[in-house]
Amino acid sequence: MIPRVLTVAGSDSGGGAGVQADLKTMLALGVHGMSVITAVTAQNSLGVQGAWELPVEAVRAQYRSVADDIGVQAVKTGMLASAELVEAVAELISGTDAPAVVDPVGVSKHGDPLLAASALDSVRTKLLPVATVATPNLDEVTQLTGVRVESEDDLRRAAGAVLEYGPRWALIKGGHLSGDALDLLTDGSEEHWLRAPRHDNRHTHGTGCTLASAIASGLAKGLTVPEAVGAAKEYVTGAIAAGFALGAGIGPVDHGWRFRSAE
Ligand SMILES: Nc1ncnc2c1ncn2[C@@H]1O[C@H](COP(=O)(O)OP(=O)(O)O)[C@@H](O)[C@H]1O
Ligand SMILES: Cc1ncc(COP(=O)(O)O)c(N)n1
Repeated sequence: MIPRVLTVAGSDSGGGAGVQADLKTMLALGVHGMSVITAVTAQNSLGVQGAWELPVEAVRAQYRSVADDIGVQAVKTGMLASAELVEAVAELISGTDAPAVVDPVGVSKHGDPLLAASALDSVRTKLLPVATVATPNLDEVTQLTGVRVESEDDLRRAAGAVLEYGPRWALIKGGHLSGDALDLLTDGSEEHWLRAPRHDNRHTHGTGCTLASAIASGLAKGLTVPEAVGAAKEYVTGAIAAGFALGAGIGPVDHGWRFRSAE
């Protein structure tokens, strides 16, 4: 049976990030994508113009509908908006055996908040402990742990600080540093450095969502965490290289780059 992957995230009306990026990634990687929507954003290439959370009850009901009938081989979480939603989602994840990729989304590429400041503590103490892989970017790492990352050595310190909250693996994304796009994956004993050439392309809307969904897709197919992260890094790097202009601001990565290169 086709592997089934569930994203628990916010909707991006512009189609480049959030649930829309997740489902496109899942299609491109050959798994069946499903969604639990936590919030709806009015969003485009220029920023986030509005955001509305769903009631916790609606989030729980979507999750139960999918888990009880269709079944889930891996979960990915993205925008969770509030402490209440973070805690509800952490509880749902702790009740499943499926691996969970937690992207602790804090702000959009334009700096618009996607998580209330009052929810940070719930992310640290409730959500990170149930994660198989946590994938913070550099701003999220600083917000969650206080560690500032300016060099490759700092990536190791940041990963150690994230692991203290209990995820099995930490993937610290160095995408916002200069030089190569270097990420560090570690479980505290193994270290895997993932290096890709930096593409000088401003159309990077959706990179983090795409990477986390690609990891979840790999895990659902039965890959190990290092294998899934390696394959996901290759997919997101190609998607960034092919990112394209849409609207007047930051365009999306190209989730369909592999289909297009095969045309
Ligand atoms: N310009 C770029 N060229 C190549 N890879 C990049 C670039 N920007 C980010 N990445 C990679 O994209 C992935 C997502 O990272 P990042 O953009 O930091 O996440 P987020 O969207 O959460 O801020 C990481 O693997 C990172 O190294
Ligand atoms: C609904 C939603 N979720 C997440 C992001 C983060 O996007 P990115 O992947 O570019 O960090 C976003 N802009 N909107």
